[in-house]
Amino acid sequence: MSQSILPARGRFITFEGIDGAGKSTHIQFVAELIRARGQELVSSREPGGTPLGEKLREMVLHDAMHLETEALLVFASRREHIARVIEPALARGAWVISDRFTDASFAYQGGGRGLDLAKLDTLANWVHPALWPDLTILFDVPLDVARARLDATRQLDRFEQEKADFFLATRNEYLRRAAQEPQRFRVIDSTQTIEATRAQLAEIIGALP
Ligand SMILES: Nc1ncnc2c1ncn2[C@@H]1O[C@H](COP(=O)(O)OP(=O)(O)O)[C@@H](O)[C@H]1O
Ligand SMILES: Cc1cn([C@H]2C[C@H](O)[C@@H](COP(=O)(O)OP(=O)(O)O)O2)c(=O)[nH]c1=O
Repeated sequence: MSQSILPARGRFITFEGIDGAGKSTHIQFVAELIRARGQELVSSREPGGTPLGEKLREMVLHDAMHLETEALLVFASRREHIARVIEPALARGAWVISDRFTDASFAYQGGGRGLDLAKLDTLANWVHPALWPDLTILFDVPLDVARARLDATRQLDRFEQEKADFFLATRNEYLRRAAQEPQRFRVIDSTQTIEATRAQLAEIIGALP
C-alpha cells in the first residue's frame, strides 16, 4: 500500500514596528535571503493580502470609525488572509512572510487606541487559535527617528497622522510583547544603518533551521 508523505510545514515570519521604523525597506531583502535558501516564498501584508482584505485595508487606513470597528475589520482581513493565503502556503511547505500580523492589533488598537487587551485576546483566540508566527522581527526606533523618516517620504494615512503619545503607547506595547515572548521575537535596533540591519537580518534568517 502506498503511503502519502506530507510536505514539512513552512515557516511563518512577520515584520512589525511603528510607522517609519524601516520595516518596508528590509522586507524585500529578507524575501531574497529566504529564496536563496531554495524555499518557495509567499510575501504578503496586513491589513490586506487578499482581494477582500485589500478593500478592508483601504477602509481601515482612510475612513474614520469606532475603535472596535477598526479592531473587527483588521481581524476580518486576517481571517481571510489566513484561510486563503497563509494556511494553504504553510501546508504545502512554502514559507510565508507578512508585513504585520496580530501583534500590530495589540500595538495599535490596544496600545495606541487603548482597546481592552482582553478583547484582542478573544479575537486572536477566535480567528487563529493555533497559529502564531514562528518568528517576529520587530524594527524598533524612538518616535522622533520614525517621525523624521515619515515626514521625509510620504503622504500620511490615518495612523501615520496620529500624535506622539499614540506612537509611544504603540511602541511600548510592541516592546512589552517582545519581552513576554523572547523566543518568538527578534528586536532590531532600527536606528543603526541599513547595512548593519541587513547584516543582522542575514544572521537571523541564516540561523533558522
Ligand atoms: N536604518 C535606516 N537608516 C536611515 N533611513 C532609513 C533606515 N531604514 C529606513 N530608512 C528610511 O526611512 C523611511 C521609512 O522607512 P520604511 O521602511 O518605509 O518604514 P516603515 O515601512 O517601517 O513605515 C524610508 O525613506 C527609508 O529609506
Ligand atoms: C495589521 C494591522 C495594521 N494596522 C495599521 C498599522 C499601520 O499604520 C497600517 C498599515 O500600514 P503599514 O503596514 O505601515 O503600510 P505602509 O508602509 O504602506 O504605510 O495599519 C493596525 O492598526 N492594526 C493591525 O492589526
